[in-house]
Amino acid sequence: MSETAAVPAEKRVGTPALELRGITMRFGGVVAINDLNLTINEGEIFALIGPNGAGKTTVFNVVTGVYRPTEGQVLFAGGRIDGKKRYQVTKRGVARTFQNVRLFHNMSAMENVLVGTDAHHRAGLASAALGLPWHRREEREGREKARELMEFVGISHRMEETAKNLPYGDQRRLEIARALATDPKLLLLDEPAAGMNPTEKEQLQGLIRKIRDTGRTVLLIEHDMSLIMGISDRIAVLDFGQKIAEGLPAEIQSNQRVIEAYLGVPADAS
Ligand SMILES: Nc1ncnc2c1ncn2[C@@H]1O[C@H](COP(=O)(O)OP(=O)(O)OP(=O)(O)O)[C@@H](O)[C@H]1O
Repeated sequence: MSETAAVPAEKRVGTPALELRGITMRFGGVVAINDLNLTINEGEIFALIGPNGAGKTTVFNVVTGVYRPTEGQVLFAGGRIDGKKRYQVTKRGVARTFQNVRLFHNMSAMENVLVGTDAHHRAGLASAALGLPWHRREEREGREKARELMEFVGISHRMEETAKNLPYGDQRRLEIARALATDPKLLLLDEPAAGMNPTEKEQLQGLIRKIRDTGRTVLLIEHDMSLIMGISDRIAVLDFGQKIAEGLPAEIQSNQRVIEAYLGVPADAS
């Protein structure tokens, strides 16, 4: 977003899509997230980075209803979603992928995406069993949508293949297609580039931009710095559950605290 890139982060205005207010998440004695405040604006590609164990995945788990935060609020599209059940968060318009690919391995690629489209269908099991007209229509529409999504992520040639037989990069794309099938306003991607080769990473960057260009907001966790720096509108850095920096990619790259905590170069190294 070249227009916004020229404006300092703190001066930029936008409509918040997701807000974390004073989020703390404790597991017994472990403080995984400590009083975290974060605002992600509509249409942003926002990256959450930080060393292993910094609390990034826990943020995703709090946002998607896996965990109820110990303290704080999560606001999405103006309403609170903290403490809501996972399916309720999905219905509100939040979808995610996982650090380790989680597909139905013995189902076809198409069937995996259909599971996602099912999240919004009104026809229940009974109408499915009876073959009622709206069920048949929804099934047809679901398959059409799944086909479009697989084309969108670039795996339309794999539709009928069993998920476990897909090359790894395509499995990750399939996961993204399945998440998009719920028609999310906000998509959370947990280390989408993990295990990808350089060509796949480049294609992934294009795909993430394309997803944003369809009007969605993207929040991603990633360790691949060139991908992060190349694609993010803004970045927040976590360390031991606390936000230690937030800003534009260039600001993050030159932030001494981030360099010390994460990028691995001592602050006084010349
Ligand atoms: N369910 C849980 N029970 C106990 N401790 C947990 C749980 N989930 C996360 N933690 C702890 O919370 C801290 C943050 O973990 P988290 O997985 O969120 O970090 P992360 O930044 O995603 O790390 P990575 O980059 O390695 O995936 C760690 O100390 C982890 O051990």
